[in-house]
Amino acid sequence: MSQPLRVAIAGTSGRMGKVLIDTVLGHPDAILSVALDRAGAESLGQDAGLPLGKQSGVTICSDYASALRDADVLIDFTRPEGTLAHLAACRALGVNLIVGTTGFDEAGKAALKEAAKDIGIVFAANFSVGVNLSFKLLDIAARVLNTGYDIEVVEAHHRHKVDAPSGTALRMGEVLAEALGRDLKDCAVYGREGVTGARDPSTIGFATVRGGDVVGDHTVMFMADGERVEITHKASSRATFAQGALRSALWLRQQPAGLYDMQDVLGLR
Ligand SMILES: NC(=O)C1=CN([C@@H]2O[C@H](COP(=O)(O)OP(=O)(O)OC[C@H]3O[C@@H](n4cnc5c(N)ncnc54)[C@H](OP(=O)(O)O)[C@@H]3O)[C@@H](O)[C@H]2O)C=CC1
Ligand SMILES: O=C(O)C1=N[C@H](C(=O)O)C[C@H](O)C1
Repeated sequence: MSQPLRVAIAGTSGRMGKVLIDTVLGHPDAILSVALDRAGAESLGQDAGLPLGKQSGVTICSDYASALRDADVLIDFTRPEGTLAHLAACRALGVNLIVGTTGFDEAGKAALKEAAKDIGIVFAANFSVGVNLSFKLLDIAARVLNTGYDIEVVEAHHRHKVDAPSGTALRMGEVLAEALGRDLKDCAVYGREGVTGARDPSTIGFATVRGGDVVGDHTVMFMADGERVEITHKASSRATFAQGALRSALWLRQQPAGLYDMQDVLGLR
């Protein structure tokens, strides 16, 4: 029987960080070995289970370059600048990495790809099984509805979200564009205002809604004369993302170095 996976979690005090701690503490094949927050965070020195009313035995610290020596894998749902700093330490120490953070620019994505020459990385804009199934459904829908259908991606998230459109909406756009033989960079329209002119049929539109405590809703609309197809996913708990991230971490243990996503983990390629 293999040893339990030693999991480090970054952004421990964040919305996802807390759910990730809970998920790891409840899994028989994983142990929480490191809990990270930023230098200066109020949580430093506390037990990582405190916000959950649990005793984890792991004290939150900020010295990731040293603490990560005690981990097999880091699960990181923070911000691009945080993830990229952690990435360098993971690469230096041979620690695998699960990246849930969204909002990377092209240079950030290239850095993840480069580091994956030495360590295993699963990078996914959305770790829920349902969204990853939706990517497959969108690929089929776009191939079947490839002419005469206007395609729009609509997403809604809680008031605290800092990036837009969501990483999931952008990934949906990439899946759609790829299925249609287009490049998303050339055909994306991010919001509309004023006298826009009639809709260009070759575009893929994005609309963003922010408010309240919405965990994450995504709808893709395929609209033609006479009918409309909609594919919708609604997350109602962050646990679905955390469970997918931990599942990825356990899966990654058996893989060689490389850059993977949740489609690989689920065998959906
Ligand atoms: N892939 C997926 O399935 C999902 C992805 N996400 C993504 O995960 C990320 C986090 O979301 P959420 O938990 O809601 O955000 P929060 O703001 O609640 O949490 C972010 C955490 O990261 C910390 N952090 C911020 N900047 C840095 C940094 N430079 N270095 C280290 N730590 C840092 C924050 O610390 P502090 O409070 O001190 O700023 C906080 O603890 C977002 O990019 C979001 O889009 C979210 C859900 C699912
Ligand atoms: O910030 C969030 O909350 C979420 N972010 C991810 C994204 O940008 O797609 C995934 C999920 O929808 C929740």
